[in-house]
Amino acid sequence: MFTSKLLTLVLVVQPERILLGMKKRGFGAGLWNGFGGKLQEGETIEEAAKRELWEESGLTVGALQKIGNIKFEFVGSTELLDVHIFRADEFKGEPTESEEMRPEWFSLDKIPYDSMWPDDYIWLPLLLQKKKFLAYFKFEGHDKIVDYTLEEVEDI
Ligand SMILES: NNC(=O)c1cnc2ccc(F)cc2c1N
Repeated sequence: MFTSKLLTLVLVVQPERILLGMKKRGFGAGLWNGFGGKLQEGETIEEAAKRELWEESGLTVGALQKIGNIKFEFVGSTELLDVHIFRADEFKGEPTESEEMRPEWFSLDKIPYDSMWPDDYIWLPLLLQKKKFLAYFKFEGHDKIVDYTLEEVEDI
């Protein structure tokens, strides 16, 4: 019997570069991540995504494109993470370090996959091509994918 936790993840992408955040503490610390987190009471998923992006990077966005949904299972846990993934092409503000994250731009041919969650290598190229996808990843610990499914879809 699984419970699921709704989470958001935002990747800010421009024609030549992507903004990632070095997680400074907590879950995923030491890895380059997208920006996101949990929903607060009364928030829509999109409102939560925009709030978490602002809190973690200092950027505000008008529009978000819903680009993917990934369900993560961790061996030994009965809680599925249900991650709603968004792409932002435009933003206002300057990337600013927060308590949680140190944001940095990476050129698209130098994405630091070796210091990211291993699933990124599988789905991030689809996000960069603006392809929509549904996926499931089963992790053992934080660095071993023991099973996954991925399908491109027309609509999320
Ligand atoms: N840019 N990718 C992420 O930020 C990312 C990728 N995969 C994950 C897998 C499990 C998890 F709990 C978090 C992430 C995650 N933040």
